[in-house]
Amino acid sequence: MKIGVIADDFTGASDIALTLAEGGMSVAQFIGVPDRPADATLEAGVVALKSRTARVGQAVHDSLAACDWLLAQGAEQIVFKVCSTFDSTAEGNIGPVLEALAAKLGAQHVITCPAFPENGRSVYQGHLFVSDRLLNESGMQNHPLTPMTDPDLRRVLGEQTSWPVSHINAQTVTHGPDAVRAALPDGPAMVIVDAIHDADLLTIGQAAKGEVLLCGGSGIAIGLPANFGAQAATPHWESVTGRAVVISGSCSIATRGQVDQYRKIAPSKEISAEDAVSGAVTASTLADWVQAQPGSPLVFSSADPKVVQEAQLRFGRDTAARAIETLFSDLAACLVQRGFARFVIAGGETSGSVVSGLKATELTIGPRIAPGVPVVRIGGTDVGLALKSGNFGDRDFFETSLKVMETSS
Ligand SMILES: Nc1ncnc2c1ncn2[C@@H]1O[C@H](COP(=O)(O)OP(=O)(O)O)[C@@H](O)[C@H]1O
Ligand SMILES: O=C(O)[C@@H](O)C(=O)COP(=O)(O)O
Repeated sequence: MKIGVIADDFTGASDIALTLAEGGMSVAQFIGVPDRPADATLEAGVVALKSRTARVGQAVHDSLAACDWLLAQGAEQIVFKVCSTFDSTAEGNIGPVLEALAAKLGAQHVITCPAFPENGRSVYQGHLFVSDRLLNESGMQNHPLTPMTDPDLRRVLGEQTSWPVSHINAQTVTHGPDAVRAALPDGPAMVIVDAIHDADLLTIGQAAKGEVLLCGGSGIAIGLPANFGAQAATPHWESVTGRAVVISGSCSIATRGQVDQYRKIAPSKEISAEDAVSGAVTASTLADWVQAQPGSPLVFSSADPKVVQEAQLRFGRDTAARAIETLFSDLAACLVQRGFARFVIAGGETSGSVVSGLKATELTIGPRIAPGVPVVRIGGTDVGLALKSGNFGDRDFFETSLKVMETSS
């Protein structure tokens, strides 16, 4: 293995796995830290953790365990994959995990760049933009678990780490990889690097050749496969047919648009936080409803910020979130037992729960459905998944996913 990735959520893991696969590397996504060696022919391995919203100590522990495993598989470079909207809290988990990984790997500085231009995320003057809005005006300020209220990544990361946080600006990046390398500080530092276009990420990728530790969204990986001699490729896919369901626990603006759109063409059922917390709706009654519907139904808890806020005040943020996640995880487990073969899941935390509920241990990566979202297959099965980051995909995403899963390529 050449590149080892530790991803702080499951949608983020398949996002960067797609980037590496399209960069021509053979790659697999592992669910949690595997208890056995990886296939020796793999060039990149992505360990998907559910650490973004975990307690700091747990996130550090899990990330170090993932790092140990990746190193044991021969990984020469470790990437800590975080959200392209830098989702985190004042305590972490990006800063503490990076400090721990840097200590383990003996890294002096950590290039950190969440830019993902194809999905509208750019970093300029240390600030993160989502399309033409600063992060804190992009809708991410209302995220149910990790509201992002400060667009200055130097300040956001600075609050999470005792290391100095420095910055390499866009002008330096346009001067090429040597200029970026020359601008890296001598002493220990987390280094936020500006990137506006894919060309900037390619430059950063070249500058990062030989660095043991990097941090970013999937964009940070655009330039990495070439450092190991890989050439661009389209991942292979064998058709998955069979009954399908769409499960959405993401409350992002993009997902709510997709839910609105899909409800026009498929049966749908909305689950409230109260339904999940009170146990009024159980996984098996929900599975009965899904099974009785024609076509590929949608089950969703996606709601606007006001509804989410009311539920959080009433039940507690974590209680509401975990009750919904558990219900969806149990639902997926029921449906796979009843022969369902295609699952479209919206939301990173939601995907983490559902994929764990499906007892998947390894995912193979297929072609893209949308930028940042591949189709994936549970290793050794005919079950196909789309794990959609909350913010990604156009309004037809759910319908498109089902079609891509059915099509060999
Ligand atoms: N109606 C709701 N009320 C409260 N919390 C909700 C509701 N719907 C979903 N959630 C929770 O919000 C979180 C959404 O996070 P996630 O699945 O990662 O989506 P995204 O990818 O948009 O961040 C999940 O923990 C989910 O259980
Ligand atoms: O980098 C990204 O934006 C995604 O890969 C990602 O991590 C998204 O997380 P969720 O929005 O929680 O799905």
